[in-house]
Amino acid sequence: MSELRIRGLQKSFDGHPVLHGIDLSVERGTLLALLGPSGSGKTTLLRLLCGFERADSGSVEIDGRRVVGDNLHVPSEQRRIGYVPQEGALFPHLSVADNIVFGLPRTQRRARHRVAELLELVGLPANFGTRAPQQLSGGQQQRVALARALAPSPTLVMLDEPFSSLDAALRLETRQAVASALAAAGATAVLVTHDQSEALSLGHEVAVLWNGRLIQTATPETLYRRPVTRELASFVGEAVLLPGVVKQDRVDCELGDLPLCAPMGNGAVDVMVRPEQIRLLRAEETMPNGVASYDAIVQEVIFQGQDAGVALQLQSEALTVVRARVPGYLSPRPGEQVRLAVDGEVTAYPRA
Ligand SMILES: Nc1ncnc2c1ncn2[C@@H]1O[C@H](COP(=O)(O)OP(=O)(O)OP(=O)(O)O)[C@@H](O)[C@H]1O
Repeated sequence: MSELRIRGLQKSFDGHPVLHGIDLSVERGTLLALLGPSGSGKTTLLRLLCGFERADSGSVEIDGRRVVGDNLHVPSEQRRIGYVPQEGALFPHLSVADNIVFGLPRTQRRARHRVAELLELVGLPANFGTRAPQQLSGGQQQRVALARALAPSPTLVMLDEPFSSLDAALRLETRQAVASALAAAGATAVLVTHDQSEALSLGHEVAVLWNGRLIQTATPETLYRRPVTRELASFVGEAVLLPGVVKQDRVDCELGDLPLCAPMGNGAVDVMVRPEQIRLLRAEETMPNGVASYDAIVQEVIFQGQDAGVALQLQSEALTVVRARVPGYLSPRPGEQVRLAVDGEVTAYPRA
């Protein structure tokens, strides 16, 4: 059953449409990542769902109860939504424990065992309850903000770019702690982010907002393998785009005759290959029978430790340059002569 059901949601600011008829359902216990570039309307959608802003038209149901509809705008405090903002926004004059119980009815605020349970859920020691928020790291503060949002057992948890103020190492650790806590609580959650790796790694499903429209809702694997547009392909990862021709479930391009992820009509296309699908072979290596390989010269290598980005010039007539991503320990040197071959299936977009 859907915990969240959005139908035809529209919003304009000063006559300028920001959300164009959003339809979206989130199933119970699912973490949906709402991904989109800056200005695509993510925050506006989140604010409409939380009730901080009024919709122009459309409807929203939370746990089967309509909270937005014709002449209906249920106030935020009656929507049973837990909200985690960008920066924890904990009350500095209250202890961690008092912050966590803040949203509970007065009669339940004394139930300190609930504080210990929630701290454990977000992976923090129970004795943190007596600390002031300033005595915690940014990541720990975000975990407390999640504990506070979960305290009243909300139907839905909304997280608005909750890791954006954290540095890289803390971000990874906090992401995992938050994802585990949400899963352990069985929470239904919407996580707003413009960070594709965050959306792909945390979301059970990812909904992509683009210029105020939801253009794709899919599992992370499907979104990465079969993004619906070329622009989205480049937004959710690196993409190599090459002209090609589709013939019977395969596509012919400068990198060979490749299998398609999904069938499509014959004709001229742009083929999308992910850089990690391009395998490099040293001069002495041979390909298994029947797998085509192509000569190339290494133009540039950007070594990043665990992997490396490699620009390769194909030794074809067009001297096309493609980018591969290889494990760092296999990183070649600029000027090296290599051969390359493509692994796996590819996606293609019809040419207008
Ligand atoms: N209160 C407002 N009044 C006028 N325009 C607004 C208002 N809030 C948002 N907008 C406009 O709506 C569009 C979408 O903004 P929104 O903040 O929802 O995008 P976003 O995807 O969350 O972006 P970011 O990732 O940068 O936060 C932008 O063009 C923004 O300028």
